[in-house]
Amino acid sequence: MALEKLGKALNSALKKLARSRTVDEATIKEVVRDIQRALIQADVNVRLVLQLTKTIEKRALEEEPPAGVSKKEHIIQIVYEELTKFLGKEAKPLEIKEKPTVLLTVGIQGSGKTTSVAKLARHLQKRGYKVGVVCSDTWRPGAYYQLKQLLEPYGIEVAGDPEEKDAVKLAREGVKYFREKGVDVIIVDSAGRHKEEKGLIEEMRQISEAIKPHEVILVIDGTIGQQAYNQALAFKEATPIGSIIVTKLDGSAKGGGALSAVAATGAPIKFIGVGERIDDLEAFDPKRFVSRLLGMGDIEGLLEKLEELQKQQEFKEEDLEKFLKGKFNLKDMYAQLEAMQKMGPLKQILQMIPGLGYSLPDDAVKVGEEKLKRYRVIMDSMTEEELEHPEIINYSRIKRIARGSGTSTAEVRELLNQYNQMKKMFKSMDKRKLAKMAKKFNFGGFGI
Ligand SMILES: Nc1nc2c(ncn2[C@@H]2O[C@H](COP(=O)(O)OP(=O)(O)OP(=O)(O)O)[C@@H](O)[C@H]2O)c(=O)[nH]1
Repeated sequence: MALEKLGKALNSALKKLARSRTVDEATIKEVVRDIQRALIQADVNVRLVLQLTKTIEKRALEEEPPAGVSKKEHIIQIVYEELTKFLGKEAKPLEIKEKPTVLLTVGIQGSGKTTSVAKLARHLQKRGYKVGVVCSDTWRPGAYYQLKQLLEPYGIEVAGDPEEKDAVKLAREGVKYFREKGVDVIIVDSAGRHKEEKGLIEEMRQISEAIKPHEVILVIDGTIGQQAYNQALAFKEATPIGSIIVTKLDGSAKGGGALSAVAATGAPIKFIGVGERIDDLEAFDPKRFVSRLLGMGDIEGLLEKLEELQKQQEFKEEDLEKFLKGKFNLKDMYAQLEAMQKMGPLKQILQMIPGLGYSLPDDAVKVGEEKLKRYRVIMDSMTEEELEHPEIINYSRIKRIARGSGTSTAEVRELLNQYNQMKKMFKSMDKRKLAKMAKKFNFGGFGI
């Protein structure tokens, strides 16, 4: 999850508030101090932190909670609202209005630009658009091959020529090529390095002139923290930046600084990069982002992800039913693990369920690709009955399965342990919350 450390710190500040017996001025000041500390540790600019927390404190002290809302709930709401405002308030989605819509991506070397172009192409393809990608990076010929490697498995075509030295020509011809092909969106990747900065900006200007993009997208590295402010401003002055993608927010200790700094320039953040895989791009919505960050759950985000999954037919309704009930056999577990692997860690999904927050054990839900392959091999040596009723697998069956699959009894046991752990985890979940969620998905009839 993006900004996990900041999320945990903010979450624990709010938990402290939730646990306190009375809510007086001292309690509010302590919560505000905890929030300040959390934000400053995430490299958020100190001046911005002070402004934000002053507003939170003032509102928490002066405003009366509306009828039916407790003081504590009201303060949590204030924190949520102010943090949302802090990150841009409203989501500003990327709009594809004209066919073709031409997008130009810019950003300095290593920002994650090329990876983000591939992620964006895939994101749009998943939404039904036919996408073409143009590589006009003449400084790093590897960028062309990188894009091809990332996108060809999805049938997304990349235009370019690693031998060509004229970036403007590459961009112009690439766009012309895809226009003639009749794609919906053309994404042009530009160079991230140059002999000197002036040259880079000049090249950007010339490409922009030649292809007249509908939107210029700036890619900024989230690990640079609050320095992102100056970088975003410098680009904004040079080209009409329409939107920003902030990358590498997974695991970055400074991501909060980068996000808030970019938001402070007034340029809309439309996407965030949350991992190295092609699907690790999220449309940025300050409201959803903050509610997840605070561990308040986000049913909308969950719905969206599951919808996507259902579209890909990797997650069928009855699977979800079993998943929510915690009643599933080995085959179901395998399907879940496989699906989760494609859509991102299960933990990330479960975090979106209100009330579950951060309490999930990592290893109960994390399985690598290699391991999944081993599981497949082991399961191929099981009988239908064993797959459907794993509880019948005793020691002699374990020995037979290990022999049949060319694995060890320890590995077979590991698979069974994983299964039991997952089953236990689902069983221990709050059934009321799951039932509520099930209702939202219109699976109300299966009575968890
Ligand atoms: N963890 C993580 N890594 C990312 C993310 N986005 C990009 N990266 C990694 O960052 C590194 C640089 O990304 P590239 O896309 O190659 O960099 P670039 O900005 O295009 O570089 P130039 O083509 O030289 O301009 C790669 O190792 C990517 O895998 C992200 O959201 N999270």
